[in-house]
Amino acid sequence: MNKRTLTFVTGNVKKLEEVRAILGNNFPLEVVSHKLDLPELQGEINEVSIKKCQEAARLINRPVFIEDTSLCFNALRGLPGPYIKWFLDKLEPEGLHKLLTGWEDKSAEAVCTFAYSSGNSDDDIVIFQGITKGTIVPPRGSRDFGWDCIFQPYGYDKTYGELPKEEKNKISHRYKALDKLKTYFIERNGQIS
Ligand SMILES: O=c1nc[nH]c2c1ncn2[C@H]1C[C@H](O)[C@@H](COP(=O)(O)OP(=O)(O)OP(=O)(O)O)O1
Ligand SMILES: [Mg+2]
Repeated sequence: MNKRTLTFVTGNVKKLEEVRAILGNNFPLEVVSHKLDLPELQGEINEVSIKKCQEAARLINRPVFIEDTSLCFNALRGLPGPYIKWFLDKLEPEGLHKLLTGWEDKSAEAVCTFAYSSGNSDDDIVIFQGITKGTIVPPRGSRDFGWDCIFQPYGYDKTYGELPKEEKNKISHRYKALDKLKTYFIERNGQIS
C-alpha cells in the first residue's frame, strides 16, 4: 500500500535535512517538503507554532506540519526565544554570545516545537516539543547551520557545530521533538487526523 503523505512546510533546507535524517525509513508516512516562508506572529513559543501551522494548513490545504525553533537564554528569562532568527541575522553568533556578557549564567535551552494539522479546520493542532539544555560559548566549529557553533549541550565538550551530524541528531532538541511526533503517528498506524 502506498504511504499517505504529510507535508513539512519550511523555508530552511538545513532543518529539512535533519528532519529527514532523524525520521529515517521507519516512519509510517511519506514526508514531502514545501518551501514557504510562513509568517511568524509574536507570542509564547506554542502560540507562535500553532499560528504558523494554521497558516500553513490554510495555504496548502492538506495535512501539514511545521517546526519552530527557539533559543532561550536563562539569564534573559527565555529571550531571544522564538525571535532567535532575527537576533542571529543581526548579531551573528559572536554577538549572540556577547549578549550574555555581564551575566554569570550562560545556560540556555534549545527548544524545538513541531505543530501538526490534519488539514481539517475542526481538528486541534497537535504540538510535539523537545528541549536540549546547554551553555552558550564563543563560536567553535561549523557555521553551516544557524547558532550551532555557540550551543554546547550539557555533558559534552563540543558545540553542536563541532559534533558530527549523527551525534547532534541523537541528542538534539529536534531529535527529541521528532521522537514524540514519530510515536504519535506510529501509534495511529500512519492514520492522518
Ligand atoms: O538546530 C539548529 N541549530 C542551529 N540553528 C538552528 C537550528 N534550528 C533552527 N536554527 C536557526 C534557524 C533560524 O535562524 C532560527 C529558528 O527560526 P525558525 O523560524 O524556526 O527557522 P527558519 O525561519 O529558518 O525556518 P522555517 O521556515 O521552518 O520557519 O534558528
Ligand atoms: Mg521561520
